[in-house]
Amino acid sequence: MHNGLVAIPADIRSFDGYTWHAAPDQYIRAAIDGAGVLPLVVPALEDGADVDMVLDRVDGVLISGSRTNVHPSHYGEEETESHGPFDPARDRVSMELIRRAIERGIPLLAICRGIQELNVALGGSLATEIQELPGRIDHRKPETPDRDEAFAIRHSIKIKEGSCLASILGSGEAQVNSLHRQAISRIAPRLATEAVAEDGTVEAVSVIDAPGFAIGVQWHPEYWVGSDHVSDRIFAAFGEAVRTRHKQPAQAAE
Ligand SMILES: N[C@@H](CCC(=O)NCCCC(=O)O)C(=O)O
Repeated sequence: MHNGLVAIPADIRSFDGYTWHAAPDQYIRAAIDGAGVLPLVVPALEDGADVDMVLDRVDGVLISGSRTNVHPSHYGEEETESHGPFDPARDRVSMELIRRAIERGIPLLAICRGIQELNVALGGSLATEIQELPGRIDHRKPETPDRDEAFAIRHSIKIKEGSCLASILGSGEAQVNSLHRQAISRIAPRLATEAVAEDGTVEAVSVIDAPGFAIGVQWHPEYWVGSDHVSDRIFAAFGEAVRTRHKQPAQAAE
């Protein structure tokens, strides 16, 4: 049986002539196989959702990656061609879930677009097309039809000593995959940098003084759950935090 229920905010996608509220299966599988929890996909509603009603009923929040980007108006910048594509409904529900989960101490794991939403939700900003910035490596998804190649482990990060992530993975070097064009620019006041890539790109953060597990990573640990130690440890730690909450639920929000 599953040891807790975890909300995953959906993306808006269109195919087969319909509009769908969708979450990629690799996050569903990683939640089940890596964290031992049951995921629950939350619809993406541009007018907003009652996120406290959701959070009263779950034990954790998992924010997935996506090819779309947070709209720059959320961090005070004008939209340009390089900022798209967008998913305003995902922006709205995901960032409201993030803020309230942190306030209520509900375990939060934010991946790729998720760490970017976490940073923006708490007052930070993003840089776009970072591969064009001086000194940056190319963090984009490799152009290949092969999913394993696209998600291949391909650059190192340095995990800060004494960080939350170091308590999960140990400090020092780790190897991760990379499929992103944007990254944290101005880090939110309540976030601590936990790991950086060799070019200085922020690769992991934690929420300062968070009452619960609250970590964001720029890479994709969900993809290699079951065959990669870093991926397995991250999802196991998230699952442990969710299990603990499931056993000792806090009072519902007033
Ligand atoms: N769109 C943002 C976030 C990147 C992200 O979440 N990538 C996952 C998509 C994987 C795929 O393309 O299949 C950015 O580009 O920085």
